[in-house]
This record gives sequence, C-alpha cells and structure tokens, in this order.
Amino acid sequence: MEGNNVSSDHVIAELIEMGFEFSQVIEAIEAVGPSIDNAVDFIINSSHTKNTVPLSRPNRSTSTARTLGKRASTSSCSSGRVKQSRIMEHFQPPRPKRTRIQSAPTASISGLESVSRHAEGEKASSSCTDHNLGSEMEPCVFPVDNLRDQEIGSDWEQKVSNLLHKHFGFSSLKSFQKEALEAWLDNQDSLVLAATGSGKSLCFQVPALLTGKVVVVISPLISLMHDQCLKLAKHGVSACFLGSGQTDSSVEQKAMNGMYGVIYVCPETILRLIGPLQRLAENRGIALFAIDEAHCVSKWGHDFRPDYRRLSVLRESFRACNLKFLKSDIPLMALTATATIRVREDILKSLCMSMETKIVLTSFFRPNLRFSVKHSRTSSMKSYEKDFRELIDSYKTQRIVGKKEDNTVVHNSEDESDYSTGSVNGSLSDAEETSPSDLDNSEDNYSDGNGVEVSSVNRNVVTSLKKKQLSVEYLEDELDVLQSVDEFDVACGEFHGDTSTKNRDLWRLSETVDPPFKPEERLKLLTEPSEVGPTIVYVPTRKETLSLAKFFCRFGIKAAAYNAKLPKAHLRQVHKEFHENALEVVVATIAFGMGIDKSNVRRIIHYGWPQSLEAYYQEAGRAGRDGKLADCILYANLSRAPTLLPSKRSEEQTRQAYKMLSDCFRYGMGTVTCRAKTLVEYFGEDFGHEKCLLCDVCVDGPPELQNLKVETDIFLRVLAAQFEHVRYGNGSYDDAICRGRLLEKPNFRMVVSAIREQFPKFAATDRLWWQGLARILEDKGYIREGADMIRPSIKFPEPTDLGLQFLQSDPETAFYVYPEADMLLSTSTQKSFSTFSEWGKGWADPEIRRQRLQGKRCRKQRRKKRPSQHHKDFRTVRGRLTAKLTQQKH
Ligand SMILES: Nc1ncnc2c1ncn2[C@@H]1O[C@H](COP(=O)(O)OP(=O)(O)OP(=O)(O)O)[C@@H](O)[C@H]1O
Ligand SMILES: [Mg+2]
Repeated sequence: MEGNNVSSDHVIAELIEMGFEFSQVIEAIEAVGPSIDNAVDFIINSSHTKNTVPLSRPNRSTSTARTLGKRASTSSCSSGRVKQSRIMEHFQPPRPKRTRIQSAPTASISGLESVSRHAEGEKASSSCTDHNLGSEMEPCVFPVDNLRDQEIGSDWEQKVSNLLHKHFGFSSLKSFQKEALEAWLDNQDSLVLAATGSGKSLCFQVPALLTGKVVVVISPLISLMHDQCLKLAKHGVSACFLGSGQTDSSVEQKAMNGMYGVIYVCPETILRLIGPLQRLAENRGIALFAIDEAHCVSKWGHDFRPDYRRLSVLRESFRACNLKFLKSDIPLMALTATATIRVREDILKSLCMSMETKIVLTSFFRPNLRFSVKHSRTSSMKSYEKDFRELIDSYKTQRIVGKKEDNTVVHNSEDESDYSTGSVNGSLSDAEETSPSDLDNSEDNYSDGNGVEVSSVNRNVVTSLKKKQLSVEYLEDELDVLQSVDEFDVACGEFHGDTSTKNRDLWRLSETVDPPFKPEERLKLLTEPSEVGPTIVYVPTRKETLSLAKFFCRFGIKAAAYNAKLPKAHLRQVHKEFHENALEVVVATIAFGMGIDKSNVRRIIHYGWPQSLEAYYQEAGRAGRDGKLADCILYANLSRAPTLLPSKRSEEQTRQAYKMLSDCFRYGMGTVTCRAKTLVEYFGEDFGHEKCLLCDVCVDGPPELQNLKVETDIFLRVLAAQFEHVRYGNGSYDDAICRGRLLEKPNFRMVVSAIREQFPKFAATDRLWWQGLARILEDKGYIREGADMIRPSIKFPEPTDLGLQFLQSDPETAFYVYPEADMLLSTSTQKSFSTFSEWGKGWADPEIRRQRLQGKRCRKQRRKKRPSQHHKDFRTVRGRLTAKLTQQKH
C-alpha cells in the first residue's frame, strides 16, 4: 500500500513537472491509476478535464482560450495556379474587436504561444501593445508592409528558437525544417522529403506553437497519432487525435471548438469533418494542413490507401475564393521520408497542391546506417539457428556483462548490508535456456480468451496484460481505418521505382542542406564500440512473427510478436515495452513501426523479402535515429523469389508492383554496387560517391571477375535454337499463335533443361546460377523478358539482336562479368545429381540413378545402426525396451 503511494507520488510529481495542474493530475490518477502515460492520455482526452492541456510551464499565468477570427478577404481564386499569400497575412485580430491596429495574444491558448497578428488591410504601424493579456511574453506585431523584410529575419527565428528550447529542449531548427517553415511563412504549399527520423514532425508542430491557430495533421495510423499526441502533451502542446480509435466522443467536439493546437486525424475521418473544420478556420483559425507519411497518397506509394486520394478536398474546401473569411488558401504541407520521383509527382497532383509548391528535399542518405545482405533459406528452425546465432550471442554477452556489473553492485551493497539491489538482467537464466531442439516439443501456444492464438512469444507481456485490464485501446482496430487491413501487414508494396530524369531540376536537393557524407566521420563510426540495443525483425507472414519470437524467447531474449491480427491490448503492450526498452526484439510484420520515434533501435533485420525498396528503406530507416551506428540487414532467400500477395490492384499497378519486387531482388543479388548508393539512387538522388564505406559491399569488395564467355555462349545458343524452334516462318511466336500453331513458348526451365541435356559439363549447374547469368545478360541487353510483366526471376527469356550478335563474336574474346550473389552461392555449394528433381531426367539418367541408389543404401545402413543407439538410450521407451530384449537374448 505504502509502495503504491510512493509510486503515485512519483507519477504526480512527474505530471506536475510536465505542467499539468494538480487537480487534473489527481483526477486522472484516481481514474486510471499511477501510470504516467494513462494519466496524460486521460487528461488530454478526458471529457472531465476543463482546460484539457497542460500548461507548458507550471507557474505560467494562464489565459483563457480565445478565438482568433479572420475577416472577409478579397483574394480571388485564379484557376490552375493558386494564389498564395504569405502566412502573416493570415494573422488577424481577435474577434469581435475591429480596431485598426491589433495585437494578438502571446500567451497560451491551450498551452500555445502566438505571435501577434495584424488586421487585414491594415497598413504599416509599429505600434505594439498587448491590451488583452497579462502575459509574461513580449507581444510583438509584424507590420504588414514590413513583413517581407522581416520574414526571414532573426526575430522570427528567435521566436521559434525560444519555443523550441522551451517545449522540446532543442537549440535550433535543422536547415530543412527552417526551409519548410519559411515556405509556410510565405504561405506556400510545401512537399518535405526528409529521411526517416530527421524531424519532419517539427515542421508542422511549430506553426501551431507560433500562431496559436490549429494545425490539422492527416496521419495514416491510430498508433502513430496516439504516440505523437502523447509526446506533444509531454512537451506542453495540446493535441488530440480523432477517428475510430478515439473512445471519448467529446474530443471531436472540443477539437472543432478549437481547444487543441494540433489535431491528428486519419483521411477517412477528415472527409466527414470538412464543415466543422471550415467553422474552426473561421473562428480560431487553421494555420496549416499537414499530410504526414504522404507517400500513402500516391497510388504508387507503398501503402497506398484510396481515401488519401480524396484529400484534394482540403484544397477545394479551404480556398480563399470559397471561404470569404480567408485571405488566402490555407497552405498544405506534405511530408514523407520515402518517395520516388513518380510518387512525389503523384502527391502534388492528387492533393491539388499549388504550382508554386516549395520542394524541400534533403538527402535520402542516412550516414549512420550500415546496410548488408545475407543469404538464407528462411522459415525453418535450422535457418533460424544459423541466421540468428550472432544476434543471440550478442544479447547473451550483454547479459553476462550486465550480470557482472550487477554482481559488482551486489558485492558493494553487501558491504553496505543492502541486499535489495543486484537484480540480474534477462528473463531466463542461462540454466533455464532451452536448446532449439526442444522447440518442436513445446506446447506453449495458448488462446488469449478471445479465441486468438497468441502463442507464448512473450509470456510476460501477455500475463501482465491479463493482470492489467487496459481501458483505452489506442491501438484499436487500425482495421477500421485501413480499407482492408487484413492485407495491411502482408500487402504488397505498390510504388514505382521510377528514376526517370524528367523534371530532375525540380527534385534537386535543397541547397541549404549540409552534405551528409563525411568519410572521416563515417569511418569513425566503425571504431566506436557497438551497442547491442533493441532490434526489430521484419518477417513476411503473421505466422512467422509468432514462430520466430518464440524461438528468441527460448534463448532468453525478451522478444514479442507483433502483427495486426494479435489482440490489440497485446499490441499496445508491445509498443509500450519496446519504447521502455523492456523488450529486446520485436518480430513484426510491416504493421509495426511506421513513424515510430525510438531513438536507439540498433538493428532492423528483414528476414525475407520486403515488398519494395521504398518499403525497405522506410522500415530500415527506423534504426539509428540517435545518429549512432545501426545495422540494416536483409536476409535474402535465394530459392524463393518474392511474389505478389493478393490485393486489389489494377493491371498497371500489378505490373509496377512486380517491377518493384524485381528491384528488391536485384538489390539483394547485387555484389558490386554499394548498398547505400543503390538505395539512395533508387529515389532519384545522385549519391555522388562510389562508396558509403560501411556496407558489406564496400567492406568486402566486389567478387572476382569471371570470364563467362562459354556459359553465355551456350545459354544464348540454346535459347536462340529454342526460339527458332517455335517460330513459324519469319513471324514471331505471337504470330504463330495467331495462325493456329500452338507451340509452347520457351521458358527458362526449358532452356536450362536443354543445356543440361546437351552439355554434360553443366549438368549439375544450379538453375539459380543460370538465373543470375540471365539477369546479367538482360542488363546488358542480350536478352529480354518475354512475359508482359517484369518479375524478379526471368520467366520467358527472348534473345535480342544484340544477343544474337554476341553469338557471332570471336570465341577467343573474353566476356568478364561480376557474378551475382546467387551465382556465387550456387558455385560454393555444388549439389550432387541426386538433389535435382526438377529437370525431368530423374531415374532415367544412369548417373542420377547411381547417385540416388547410393544415397539410399547409405540411409539404409544408417537406419540399421539405430537399434544399437536405442539400446544405449535409456531415456526413450524404445531404448529401454530394446535394452530389455537384448538382455533377455543374452
Ligand atoms: N531541430 C531539432 N534538433 C534536435 N532534435 C530534433 C530536431 N527536430 C526533431 N528532432 C528529433 O528528431 C527525432 C525524430 O523526429 P520525428 O519523429 O519528427 O522524425 P520524422 O522525420 O517524422 O521520422 P519518420 O519519417 O520516421 O516519421 C525526434 O526525437 C525529435 O525530437
Ligand atoms: Mg514522422
């Protein structure tokens, strides 16, 4: 009981320190218990709270929230080009006063500070008085005529700087943030493309702090909105989220009445709130519409949602020509970390953004990320063991170190007769660790009571959930939000890796951005001691989240599974524990982590193919937000080319989706080009360097060049012959079909089978090896894919004219190429005949028959030996029986 009081006192102190009022805090703790997060959430969303938000400083004098109206504007709406006035022109006096010179409040409006503003049409005046507020903040008026001179002036920056310092503890804006804010101050639309974790949120949070108007943020996930609201509340900024996840029905009303500075809302909800938002714009004022994770807007975006495309309604509904009280259109700010040129263009078009939209483009390059590709046959326990040995060992070592440190504490405390300290890290002691072979026998799966099999991935998590009934389900059904979330965590990416050069000028890096590549700093990163830290493992299926998390738990790693089908309470708990570093590894589908702001994630592992390089970069980008070295590892499964999962795509989208998968595959197969370079250039940015110096290709160097003249010659010759075979006269294969000669179009397997038959030397060469060669030849233009879609593996190779010319070349001329990863792997693990089943010869071939029979004989002999093993094994029933029988015999 006393302990409880102590923890309540601690929570109360923390909350008051955050700036909440004592009475609010007490009310919240009575309602939700001594949990900071729950109490904050209760306060900001509870209908019981009157003032709804914390004061940004406990002792600040409060001022009553006031509405800041706008008056009729004469701005006209030109078709096509949107006239965009500067944001200062939005600044209006508080209604209903209609004085000639007005100053706006500078003290908090629901915890927000405002800069002063001018009445519409008012001419220059330097008079600066604050009639309304007894605020400690200095009021300030920007005279309209001088605005242009002042807009990038130190005064504006100083104000932002003060706000940053006060609310977030930052010393200054990053250059891209400044650029985005300058655009907003100029009342321009902006498209902000900045790397994951670079601080995009601040670009739309500052306008709310600076103006006292509302910023409406369109965000794709409830969990993301919730995270951001909590964070803002902790920084003394009032925010709320609306949508199906909001359990308090009064929040929407309060938001529309202007009681929150930042409103997060999903696209589906905002579409029904246009009317109330227009009234909000008229009363308190809306400073900005921010569309976060804007790649979701594009039909080529990797998590495209159709309702995003209806967001153009924001432009239409908040145009100055449609709303008389607006002087100019409310600016739009679209933000994303991963958008190819095609996606960017689609965003601009779909949102009807202005022709003068400011593009704030920072480098996609993340200097502290170390990319690498490993090769694996995923999904079996055997590969888990092999692939994750290093990871498990690193956690184990950490625990031993932790244990030693703890022991030191114990010894010290023993001296001081204090035995209460010295707990040992780790959920299972070494003695409790189980070998992977035990896994098969485990019966840890259980139902959570809702008929959902939770598995034992994290017994602690689920047990604690059972104890603690969580009242608010922040991570409620994203299902309501997403059109078909069933597919969300398995859906295929749908973006287009278009690196076309058209409009390159538009997509030049912002000049103010510092070049991120500093070789000496990068090399220094490598010398720093590496931390074990939290890990996210992305797997392609829900099932595998469970099996892999369970595998980690067996080794004493604090791991949990995360996929959209698990109970929401579990998901929420995983989020929470991961953020609090109570979990070491989260094994998740792509449903986990969008916009997750956890600074110390040290490793992002993709165990299986991602759906696109864009999705990969977005997910990998969740590592190392603290700027320290972090690893992004892709386990490429060579034997299983990525495939498309069912989805409602148009034919064109399917085509593009295959193209994206194919790009992914090539990234995994690549052995020559620096990984960071491949990724950055994929987004249309000129990397400008040959090496990132950290990735596996840069560190290991490319493989040896190989002269594949003979192999290429054979491949093209066989292909050409097969192609000739199906030709009809001079016509193409398609002509042949038209003329009624239904011949089988040569496919890749047929070509490889023919090579094996005709060239015994290559009888045992792996099909994957030939696939690798085929991709190289395709890149060189010697063959092309005959199917109507590009796929990761070439299905219907066709020789090109260039390929046929190659056949005429001098046999003595070498043909040097860098082998791809699958080719290297195939040659390093030469298979015997007996393992080949797909090339049709099977038992008919004497050599295969001989090998298989030999294999069979060996297996038989091994089996014969087994009884003697059982004889020795007294742990098994069979062993004991055999022993008994043998004894009797003797
Ligand atoms: N000017 C700044 N100075 C120092 N730190 C900053 C600054 N701006 C933002 N940050 C920090 O950067 C981190 C990442 O911010 P944020 O979540 O906005 O990133 P993001 O760009 O939205 O990432 P994502 O693409 O993953 O959504 C936060 O912890 C934030 O506190
Ligand atoms: Mg973000």
